[in-house]
Amino acid sequence: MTTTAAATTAPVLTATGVTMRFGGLTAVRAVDLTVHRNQIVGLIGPNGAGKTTFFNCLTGLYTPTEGTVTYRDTVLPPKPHLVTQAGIARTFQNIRLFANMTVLENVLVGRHTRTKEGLLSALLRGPAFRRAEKASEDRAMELLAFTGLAAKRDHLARNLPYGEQRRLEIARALASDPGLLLLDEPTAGMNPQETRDTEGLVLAIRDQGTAVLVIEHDMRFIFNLCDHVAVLVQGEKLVEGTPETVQRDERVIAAYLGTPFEGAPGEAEAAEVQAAEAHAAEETDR
Ligand SMILES: Nc1ncnc2c1ncn2[C@@H]1O[C@H](COP(=O)(O)OP(=O)(O)OP(=O)(O)O)[C@@H](O)[C@H]1O
Repeated sequence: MTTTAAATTAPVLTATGVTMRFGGLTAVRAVDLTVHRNQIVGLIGPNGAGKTTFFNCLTGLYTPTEGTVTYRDTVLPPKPHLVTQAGIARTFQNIRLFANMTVLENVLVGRHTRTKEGLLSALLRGPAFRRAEKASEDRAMELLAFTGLAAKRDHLARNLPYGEQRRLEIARALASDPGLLLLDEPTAGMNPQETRDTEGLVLAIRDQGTAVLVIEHDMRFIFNLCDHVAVLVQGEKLVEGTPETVQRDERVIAAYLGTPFEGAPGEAEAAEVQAAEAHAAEETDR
């Protein structure tokens, strides 16, 4: 785990006193959170705790009732396209791909905040436009290779298996070259193998220099991957710290986990994967 080393680096994200009220309901109350470069930070908590609302405040989808969100040294305006331009990208709880576009086209759409060619240049298709187009495609192909989707570049997004659609969303988010990636339940609905692939991908994203803030209900994923974990309960931050600290905290156990998280990381998951693989092999033999 890299909490100590990472904490010495400058923060990429600083949320200060973020509060979000919907009429009489306070969904998020005075939440502070810092994410450092080279960190994977997990945000956990029961259903309705305010996790997605907090994400929406960070990405400008909601204007927080109170508080500020700072990316590196800049206080962010609550406008999603400006937040993306500043360097924060996200995925959503439900898949939001362009289903009838190809895999490559989906990633190219994610590049648009990083291309500067204007409408006239696009209409004239001059040399500068063609150079920019080629550079975008090269970068998109790099990201498809990184996410293991290069061979599927010309497939329609809607024809990909579920796990690959989720990976494509991540590739598209990475296309804006973010310094911070927000993932909202990236393994929801995945089988054990897909979950394992996603874990590898999230580690690789962190290792190549993009910090990650992830909402996830899969505690194995959270406690195996995260450098730091924050727990939201009823809109308030209950506890934060290393995975070890959080999983042993009596208040977290009482409010969310139910029982302490046990077992060597990945052990049970590995058994599930083996069982699934054995079942698949039996099906093929039949
Ligand atoms: N646009 C909205 N208008 C009114 N209330 C909302 C809105 N969005 C969220 N809420 C409420 O805010 C609270 C927090 O919801 P939120 O979706 O942020 O929780 P969550 O922790 O992400 O839950 P889950 O794990 O189930 O996704 C809930 O009571 C929810 O009903």
